[in-house]
Amino acid sequence: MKNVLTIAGSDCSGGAGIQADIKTFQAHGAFGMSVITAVVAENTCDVISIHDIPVINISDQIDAIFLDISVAGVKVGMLSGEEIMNMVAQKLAQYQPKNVVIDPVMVAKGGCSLMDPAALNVLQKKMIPLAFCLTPNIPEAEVITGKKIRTIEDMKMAAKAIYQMGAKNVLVKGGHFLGEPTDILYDGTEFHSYKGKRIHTKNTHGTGCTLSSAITANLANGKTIYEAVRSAKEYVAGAIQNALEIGKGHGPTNHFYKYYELEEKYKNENL
Ligand SMILES: Nc1ncnc2c1ncn2[C@@H]1O[C@H](COP(=O)(O)OP(=O)(O)O)[C@@H](O)[C@H]1O
Ligand SMILES: Cc1ncc(COP(=O)(O)O)c(N)n1
Repeated sequence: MKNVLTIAGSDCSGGAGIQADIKTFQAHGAFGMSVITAVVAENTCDVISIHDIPVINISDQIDAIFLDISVAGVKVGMLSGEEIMNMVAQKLAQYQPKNVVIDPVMVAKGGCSLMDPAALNVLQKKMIPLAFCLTPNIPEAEVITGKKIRTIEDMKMAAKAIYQMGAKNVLVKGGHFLGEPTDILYDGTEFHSYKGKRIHTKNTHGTGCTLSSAITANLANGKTIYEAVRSAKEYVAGAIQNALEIGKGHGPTNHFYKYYELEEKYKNENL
């Protein structure tokens, strides 16, 4: 079993953040660990308040893990400001873990900001170069590149521009477009397109967190980036399909018990 870590915010309502990440790791047969960067009081409708964990404690949490346990993959989610981002970047540069997947979380589904816009420069200069894979959605890719994205061609240009900032692979997610959700991966050489069928539901709280942690677990389990993204996209589609009607707003993705066994079974049936 591989040990995987999420460095992210806590979502008390259980749909996104650390909670979604740990459930996803578990479903992929990985041992999940967490470094909590912020405690977010949120639910399916709204963000009520954000309490940042003191930087020194985040730094201690990271040291506690890396000084003791081998880490096969790291997912990075919500980092609310410049100071936290600088420290996490410095720690990742120090420990150099493999399979760093960064989800540049900026805004919650209800519209509340989860990242101080003043941290954009640190994200671009210090975090992005550490990413084996960066997974922005369309609004995040627009902020990072400073360019509007209206078409698949624009998504490709954004992926290329972010690749040039230093991420080894860039997956621009297409969930925010109308129509079928197509995600575009750029690996520095080629574009790979991952097409999905749109599931018509408002219950999409945690889709980005779930996708990035599934990619991390898949990479840690030895899949290539192409296979990791393909499998993660299928996992998220299933988790949206199974979403529970919890709360009055965007309900949470729902996770699979022992997904790795299900995936193995489907693979064998298709042989
Ligand atoms: N309604 C949907 N039906 C199927 N797949 C979706 C849907 N919404 C999002 N996805 C997929 O979920 C993942 C996360 O998408 P996206 O909504 O773009 O990111 P975020 O959650 O970060 O805003 C992507 O793989 C996207 O294609
Ligand atoms: C603590 C925390 N982290 C991230 C998100 C974004 O979630 P989504 O996956 O829906 O974009 C969130 N709402 N809360």
